[in-house]
Amino acid sequence: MKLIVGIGGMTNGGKTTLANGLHRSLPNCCVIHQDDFFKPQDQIAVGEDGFKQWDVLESLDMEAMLSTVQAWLSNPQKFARAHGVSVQPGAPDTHILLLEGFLLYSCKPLVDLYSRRYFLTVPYEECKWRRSTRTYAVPDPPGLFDGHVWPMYQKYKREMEANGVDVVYLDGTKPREELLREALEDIQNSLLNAAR
Ligand SMILES: Nc1ncnc2c1ncn2[C@@H]1O[C@H](COP(=O)(O)OP(=O)(O)O)[C@@H](O)[C@H]1O
Ligand SMILES: NC(=O)c1ccc[n+]([C@@H]2O[C@H](COP(=O)(O)O)[C@@H](O)[C@H]2O)c1
Repeated sequence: MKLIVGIGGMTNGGKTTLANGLHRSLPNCCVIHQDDFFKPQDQIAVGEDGFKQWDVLESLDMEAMLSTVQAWLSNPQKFARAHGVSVQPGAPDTHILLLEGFLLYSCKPLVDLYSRRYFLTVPYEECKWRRSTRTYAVPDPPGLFDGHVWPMYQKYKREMEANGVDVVYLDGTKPREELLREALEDIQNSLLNAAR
């Protein structure tokens, strides 16, 4: 059985933290991080606002991400071994792929592949504060959050909702352990339902 689970939502909502917790807790579980598919800096367009447009789908090499997902789909055992995940003897036929990223549900070829789509959110102030404590491969210039990151988040979320994408919202201000417990229970239920 193969299950693809999306850990999406806003920047600094706690996606990586939750994905890493699930990765440690679930059998035969691999993770693909969307952040690993950002195009090189010199290929990122500069907007009329003067900011590099990091927070748009075109800044990510989604074809490469899709190929990685296809590689898992065609042979999850081989994919797991290649990514240092040992296949558990007790559950050799169950394979879980976690996709983690801020624009998971805006990519059309991917959107129907998920068995579960989580969407982590925190209030604007919390998001801005968490973001101010992070240093990305390319650090945020002053004003990027309000000038580009937040407006793009709102735009893509609006589009996702208008397209009727079915997501499970998670409150990213809850304690990490609670979020992990909640998601684990839900995924285990999905596995049971899929096995019926
Ligand atoms: N449930 C939580 N409660 C409080 N802080 C959290 C929680 N989850 C993550 N964080 C913190 O928020 C920041 C962003 O977390 P991260 O998992 O990297 O978010 P994302 O992958 O969504 O950008 C980190 O400093 C992390 O320690
Ligand atoms: N990883 C990188 O190369 C890079 C560079 C510049 C900005 N970012 C930021 O990464 C964010 C998405 O990642 P998180 O969801 O982990 O915050 C985007 O909001 C984007 O502005 C990433």
